[in-house]
Amino acid sequence: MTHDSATSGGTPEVGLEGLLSYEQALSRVLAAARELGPVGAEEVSLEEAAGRVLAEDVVAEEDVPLASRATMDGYAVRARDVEQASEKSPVVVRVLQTVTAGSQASARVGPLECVRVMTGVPLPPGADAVVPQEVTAPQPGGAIAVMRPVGTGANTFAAGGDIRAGEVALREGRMLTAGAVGLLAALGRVRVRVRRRPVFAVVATGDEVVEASAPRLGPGQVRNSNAYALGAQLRAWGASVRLAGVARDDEGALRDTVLAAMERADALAITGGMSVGLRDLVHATLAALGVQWRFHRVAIRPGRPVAFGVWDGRPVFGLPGTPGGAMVAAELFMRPLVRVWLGHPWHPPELTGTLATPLEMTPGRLRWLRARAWLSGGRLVVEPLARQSSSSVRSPAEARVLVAIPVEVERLPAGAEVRVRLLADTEWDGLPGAAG
Ligand SMILES: Nc1nc2c(c(=O)[nH]1)N[C@H]1C(S)=C(S)[C@@H](COP(=O)(O)OP(=O)(O)OC[C@H]3O[C@@H](n4cnc5c(N)ncnc54)[C@H](O)[C@@H]3O)O[C@H]1N2
Ligand code: MOO
Repeated sequence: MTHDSATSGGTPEVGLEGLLSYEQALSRVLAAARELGPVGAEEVSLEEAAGRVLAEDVVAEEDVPLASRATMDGYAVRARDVEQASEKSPVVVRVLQTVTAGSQASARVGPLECVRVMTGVPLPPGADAVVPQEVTAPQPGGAIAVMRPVGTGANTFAAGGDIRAGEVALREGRMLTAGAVGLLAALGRVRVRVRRRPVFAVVATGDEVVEASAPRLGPGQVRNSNAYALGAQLRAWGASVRLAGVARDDEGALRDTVLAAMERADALAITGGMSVGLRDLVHATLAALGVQWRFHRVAIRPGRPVAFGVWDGRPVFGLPGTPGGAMVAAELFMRPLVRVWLGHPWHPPELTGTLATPLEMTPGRLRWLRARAWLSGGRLVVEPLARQSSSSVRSPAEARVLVAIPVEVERLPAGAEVRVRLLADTEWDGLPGAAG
């Protein structure tokens, strides 16, 4: 497959000298994120806790379960009484009482006695195992015949067997998944301290950029798609977003828009005007406002003109105007910052996949190709989209994953193993050619 705007020929790219590598740039972002320290905390109710990062260690105040309990419907016995039980010579035990969910036995189980129990009820005193109903047979006079032995503790869940009182059940920095929310509820924690969502002001720039709601476009105009796409990425990573409009390409307008946007924001993401054109004013204008840029321009494709800096302790990202460049630069640099800022460790969500089609492209930058992805026989297969122009709004929409092609690689055969980056909202495509 040949890629538009990524076509080979082996010609070296212009202006690559002195560009920071992806790894160098990422380490500067991570260093700054650590300097920021975790963002403040707030208390939320459990219904709002999913997807948030825990800002406290949650200690269990009681054993879970509180008492040992049956995990099968059957008969609570003393395991040693039924050691010799078999179908040929069953052991007959006397049923003292029946206990259903929500109550507990009043009787103590003695030699050759049992209590009929339902799943979940507390194990009666004296009993140490449960014989499942299926391996028993009723006998006349309120007794049962046990036809198989059970080991001590069989078909029971010991008190504190899940979590002991005093134990840390969930640690600070844990992302609250559905399962973690369930655990908090089981511990009676209906309110919990989580990291506040840092507020990102999202500013678009460009004389040609108009509101997404514009009914029709004039010549040379584009709708502001980047702000919405960036907003969606940021929310998926756990940040909150204020869309702060479109600034004209002049220093005054840019300054006013940014200053207004930052009045109530913790961070800034600004797109467009990052390159070398006559109207690419963002870098210089923000520097004049006091932004301390930590880098500008990285050897990645797309996204080369990306910049990152800090302004009075607040992170600032300058993202390319091209939709593909903005999406990739945000994924590569803004996502890790958001996660670390939230107090969550950053482990790049990357794995190895297999290329479905051969690739040919210009070397010189680390390429992050927007690609389709599906599972075949449990293996991840990726197919870079034909349209790789960073100007395309369609390729970010069709991409399930990003495929990283190393700086020096010019061609790869079908079947080659490649590094694949999962997005926060990655879902798989259907198998090509399969119905549905
Ligand atoms: N001579 C050079 N030209 C360019 C270089 C270079 O190194 N030398 N770099 C190229 C690369 S790589 C990129 S990426 C682009 C990015 O440039 P900018 O960040 O300055 O972006 P703009 O010029 O403002 O816009 C580019 C493109 O994207 C459209 N756009 C802008 N904002 C939005 C928005 N909010 N929503 C949707 N689309 C947007 C804009 O209309 C342009 O078509 O520069 C290359 N040039
Ligand atoms: O770096 Mo730019 O490749 O067009 O996004």
